[in-house]
Amino acid sequence: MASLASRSATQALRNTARRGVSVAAAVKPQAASFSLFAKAAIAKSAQSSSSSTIQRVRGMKTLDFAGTKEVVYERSDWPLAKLQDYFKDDTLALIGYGSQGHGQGLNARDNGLNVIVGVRKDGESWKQAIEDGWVPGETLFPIEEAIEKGTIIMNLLSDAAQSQTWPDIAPLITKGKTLYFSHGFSVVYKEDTKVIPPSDVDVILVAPKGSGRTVRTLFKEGRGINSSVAVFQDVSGKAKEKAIALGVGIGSGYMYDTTFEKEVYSDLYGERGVLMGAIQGLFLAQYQVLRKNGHSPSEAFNETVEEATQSLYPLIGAKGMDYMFNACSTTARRGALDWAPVFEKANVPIFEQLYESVRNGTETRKSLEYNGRPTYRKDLAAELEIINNQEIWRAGKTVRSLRPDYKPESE
Ligand SMILES: NC(=O)C1=CN([C@@H]2O[C@H](COP(=O)(O)OP(=O)(O)OC[C@H]3O[C@@H](n4cnc5c(N)ncnc54)[C@H](OP(=O)(O)O)[C@@H]3O)[C@@H](O)[C@H]2O)C=CC1
Ligand SMILES: CC[C@](O)(C(C)=O)C(=O)O
Ligand SMILES: [Mg+2]
Ligand SMILES: [Mg+2]
Repeated sequence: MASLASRSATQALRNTARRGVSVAAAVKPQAASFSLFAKAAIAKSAQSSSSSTIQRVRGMKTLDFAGTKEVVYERSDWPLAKLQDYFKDDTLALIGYGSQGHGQGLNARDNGLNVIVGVRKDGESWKQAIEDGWVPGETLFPIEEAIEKGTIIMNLLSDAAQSQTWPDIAPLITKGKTLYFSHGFSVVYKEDTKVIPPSDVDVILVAPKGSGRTVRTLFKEGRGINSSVAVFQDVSGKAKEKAIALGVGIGSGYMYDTTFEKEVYSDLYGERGVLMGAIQGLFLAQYQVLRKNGHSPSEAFNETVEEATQSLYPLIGAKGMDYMFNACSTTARRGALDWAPVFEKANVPIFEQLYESVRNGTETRKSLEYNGRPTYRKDLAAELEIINNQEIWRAGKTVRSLRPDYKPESE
C-alpha cells in the first residue's frame, strides 16, 4: 500500500513537471503553485480520501493544450476505496453488451462496483455475457428487468437500438435514477431518435476514445483509455462528479470536458475520417496506384500498410509527427514535407462535406435506418467481407504471417 502511494505521488509529480500543470480546486477554481500541487499529491496518496483539505486541492486540473487552457480529470484523484465508497449504494445497470458493454462492464466489475447487465434474452450478447461470467438471474437480466433493478442506467445498446427501445425503457427510468451514455447520438439527434430523457434524472456521458476492446486491454495492463465527459441534465447537483467517477470506474485514465453535441459531432466525423473511413480509402488508393504501376502485392502492402502500422505510426503515437519525420531519411523528409500540403488541400473540402453531413443529421439518419434493420449484423458483415476480400487485405494476411512473432490463432 505504501509503495503504491509513493508510486502514485511520484507519478503525479512527474506528470506535473512534464506538463507545467496549473491546478484549480474543484469547488473554487484557483491557480496553484507547483509546490502546492506537489505537496497535495504526496499528501493525498498518503492520507485517507476523506480529508477535506485534500479534497479541496484535488479535483480538476487545467492544462495548456497548445495555447488553449482545458480542464482534465485524472484517475489518480479517485483511489479505488474512494470509488467503491462513492458507489456503495448504487447498482450500475449496463444495458447492451457490444464492444463497450464488454469493456466497461468488466472493468467496473473488476473495480469492485456493483454491476448488472441487461440484454435481449438468448441473443448474441446474452451468450457473450454468460461467457464473460455474468450469471442469469443474478447479474444478467432481460433489459427491462435490469433497468428496474439499476440506479445508474448505462445505455450501451447500439445507437439505433437506443432509439428503437426508447418507448419501452423510458418509463422505467424513474426519478432519482441516472441515465448514462457513451455517445451524444440519441439525445442530440432527438428529432430522429425520439430519445428525450425524463426531466427528473441526471443525464451524463462518458465516451471512451477508443474501441471497447481497448478499454478492456488497457485496463488489464494497468493503463487507461482516455475519455470525454459531459453533463446534459443535472438534477442532483452532482451529475458532473458522478460522471467523472463513472469514467474512472469503467477504466478511463483521464477525461476531458465536452458537451453531448460536441462529442457526437467529433466522434461521427472522426470515425468516418482518418480513424476508419479515410484511412481505408487512402490505403486503398495508394495500393491501387502501386499495383497499376507493376509493383507486387507484397511490395505494395509493405509500402502502404505494414510499414505504417508496424514502424512509423507507433512513432507518431509515442512522440509526435516531427519525431517520426526525424526518424526517417532526409530524402523522405524532403518529399513528405512537400506533399503534405498537397494532400491537406485536396482533403479539406472532403472533410468539410463530411462535417456538414454529420452536423445536419444525414449520417445519423443513415445509421438509424441501416442499423435498425433486423438484419443489421448480417448486412454489415456482408459489406465487411467485401473489404476482407480486397487484394490489399488478402495480401496483408500473408505479410502478417511472415512476422517472426506471428501467431496463426490471432488471424
Ligand atoms: N464500439 C465502440 O468501441 C464505441 C462505442 N461507443 C458507443 O457506445 C454505445 C454502444 O456501442 P457498442 O458497444 O459498439 O455496441 P453495438 O453498436 O455493437 O451494439 C450492440 C448491442 O446492442 C444490442 N442491440 C442491437 N439491436 C438491438 C435491438 N433492436 N434491441 C435490443 N438490443 C439491441 C445488441 O444486442 P444483441 O446481441 O441482442 O443484438 C448488443 O448488446 C453506442 O452508443 C456507441 O456509439 C462509444 C465509443 C466507442
Ligand atoms: C472510431 C470508432 C468509434 O467511434 C470508437 C471506437 O471510438 C466507434 O463508434 O466505435
Ligand atoms: Mg463512434
Ligand atoms: Mg469514437
